[in-house]
Amino acid sequence: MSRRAGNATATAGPGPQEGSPSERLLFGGPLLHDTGWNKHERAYLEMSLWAMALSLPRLVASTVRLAWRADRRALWAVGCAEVLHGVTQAIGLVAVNDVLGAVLATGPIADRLHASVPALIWVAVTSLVGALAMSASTAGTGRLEPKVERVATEMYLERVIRVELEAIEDENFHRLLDTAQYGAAGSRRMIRYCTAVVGALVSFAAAAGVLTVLHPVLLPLLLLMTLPRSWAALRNSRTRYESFQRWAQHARAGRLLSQTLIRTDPAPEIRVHDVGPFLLGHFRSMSESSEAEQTRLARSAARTRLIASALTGLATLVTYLALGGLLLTGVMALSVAGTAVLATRSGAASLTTLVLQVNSLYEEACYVMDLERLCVEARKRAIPVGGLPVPEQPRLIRFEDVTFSYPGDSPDGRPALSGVSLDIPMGKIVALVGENGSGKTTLVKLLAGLYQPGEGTIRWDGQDAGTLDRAELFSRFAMVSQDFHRWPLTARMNIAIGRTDRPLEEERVEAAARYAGARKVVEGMPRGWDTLLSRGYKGGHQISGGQWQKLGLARAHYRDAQILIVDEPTSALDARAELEVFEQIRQLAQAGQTVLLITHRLASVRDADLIHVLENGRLRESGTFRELTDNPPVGIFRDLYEMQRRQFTDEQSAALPGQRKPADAAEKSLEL
Ligand SMILES: Nc1ncnc2c1ncn2[C@@H]1O[C@H](COP(=O)(O)OP(=O)(O)OP(=O)(O)O)[C@@H](O)[C@H]1O
Repeated sequence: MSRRAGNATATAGPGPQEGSPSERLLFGGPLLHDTGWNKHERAYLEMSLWAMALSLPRLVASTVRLAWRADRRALWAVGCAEVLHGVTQAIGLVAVNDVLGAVLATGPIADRLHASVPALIWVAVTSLVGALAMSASTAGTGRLEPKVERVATEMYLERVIRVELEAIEDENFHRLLDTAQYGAAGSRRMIRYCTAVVGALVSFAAAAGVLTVLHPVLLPLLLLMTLPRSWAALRNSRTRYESFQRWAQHARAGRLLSQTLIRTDPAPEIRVHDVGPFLLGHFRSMSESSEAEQTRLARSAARTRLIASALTGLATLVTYLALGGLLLTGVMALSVAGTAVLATRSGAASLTTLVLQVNSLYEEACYVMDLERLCVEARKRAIPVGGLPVPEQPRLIRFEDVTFSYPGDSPDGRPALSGVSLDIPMGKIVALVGENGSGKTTLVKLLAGLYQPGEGTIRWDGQDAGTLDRAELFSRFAMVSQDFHRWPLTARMNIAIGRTDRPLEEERVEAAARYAGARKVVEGMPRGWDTLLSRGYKGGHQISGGQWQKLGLARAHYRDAQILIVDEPTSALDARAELEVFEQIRQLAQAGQTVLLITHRLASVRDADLIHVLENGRLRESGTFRELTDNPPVGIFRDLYEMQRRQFTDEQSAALPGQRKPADAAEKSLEL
């Protein structure tokens, strides 16, 4: 199959189970979700109408609680206004009945009109009060809705930031995150629907009360009229929600493609490699798959509505025939029949509104359920709060037979770390070296408490790290990882974000920048410290990878933590900057700071107090630079080091006659 964009849409797609060609080519398989996030989700979709009706009050109650938290005054205002509106409708109907009674009575027309005036005044007053109540409700709802959405969004984000890293990386949890984010907007809309439901309920109760008084048979007939529409609306919303669940990841992948095309960081590659038309073609192809699903939903909804309309017509006919029968048999007077027609029309209208609103409420409730489910799941997977205090000035961190596997299957079935036992003495430079994928980053993530060992123990002065207060543990670390975050914020914040639990201190920001050699970088920016480091925003500025790395180092320094983890700190730095960084690391250690250094430049670990060498997730060698290179004479470290050294000396000997030998700086770097 050609992989050009043009063919992305032309290829006839197989069924959704196999995934479209775009899904298979770009994402390795179908993105449609079949089995449900867990059994609860499935159970919810398979709920009977009755069970669903029973669950609705609980969901409404949770939204009302949210509204109460968001703005209780607005909630009161909306509730009272809706009830008042319903009451005015009921009184209005009774007043209309009186007007008809007076007008259709016997006697001169002037007298009859005169007799109807008080009731007419009631009709006018109730209409006016009803209109005022409606506008008060609209104003209150408008105030309440955004606040409810904000409270729900905060609830969502609060839970998310407290879960274990492992949960964030888990595909199933991520899918729940995807769908639950609609719960906040769902809560907002639920407020509107709740309000409408209260209004429709009171209006319906008014009409139903009047109808029951006029004749008891009219009420069941009214209910019969609205039954088909309720069924149709409910069926359609369930189908829509089920489809939403199935297509959530597909939709995210489609958004990913379109977003990639407008982001600044991939923009150069998209242009030079001409990836744009390719991605656009697959975006179109993925969109066409979801459009086909939308068409299927629309067809199914149209069919259901058609059946419902036919049944409603039939029920309406039965109702009016019954009314005619009552009139013909003299059971009901003409004036009463007039009111009955009005009450039936008004009752049917409010019942239809009620059903539609309850249905919309149900649909939104499904999304709010996702949010609730996320909260439950996030609570289960939250980082534990509390624990034993971390030793104030620990002397030794020890890994005892630590094994760790990432969730899911690893391709070769081996853990990322197996049976690792090693020491990290405090106040020293400890280097972790090893080939790509040997487990160095995993080890420091375990050390920092981001993951928990599957087997074995990490001990701080003998104390099991699993029992220690995690928040306190995190506070002991500063980290410059390979993929440290480039915050799309100002230069100042990019450093100060290293320590947000204290007020920002300009002098410390300056000092951290000086330390990491980032002062010159900032001076060269158009607005200095206030320069926004994100292209695409007003005044946004772009800096180079090495300049970012200096800011990252400054951030870690600003954090001022007991243990500094530097994972490939100099990969993007020039030779001079690299030398400076290693010199600073050395100074830090002299000042008593613990530095955990991960690097592939083996000459740079010459000064480390202890070097641990990892291979395939196992600890293979430990010792000082001298011990590892001299004794034993053959080892992994020595081999790797020799390989790098040879490469360097080969480069030297390859220099052209008369040309200077490679930069002094590079030589020094090797000597470090
Ligand atoms: N988040 C993750 N989820 C699943 N597997 C992972 C994850 N991170 C790393 N791995 C796997 O764990 C193993 C060790 O990875 P790790 O990143 O610790 O190696 P490393 O020594 O730091 O490598 P490098 O020198 O390339 O940075 C690798 O096989 C990798 O594929």
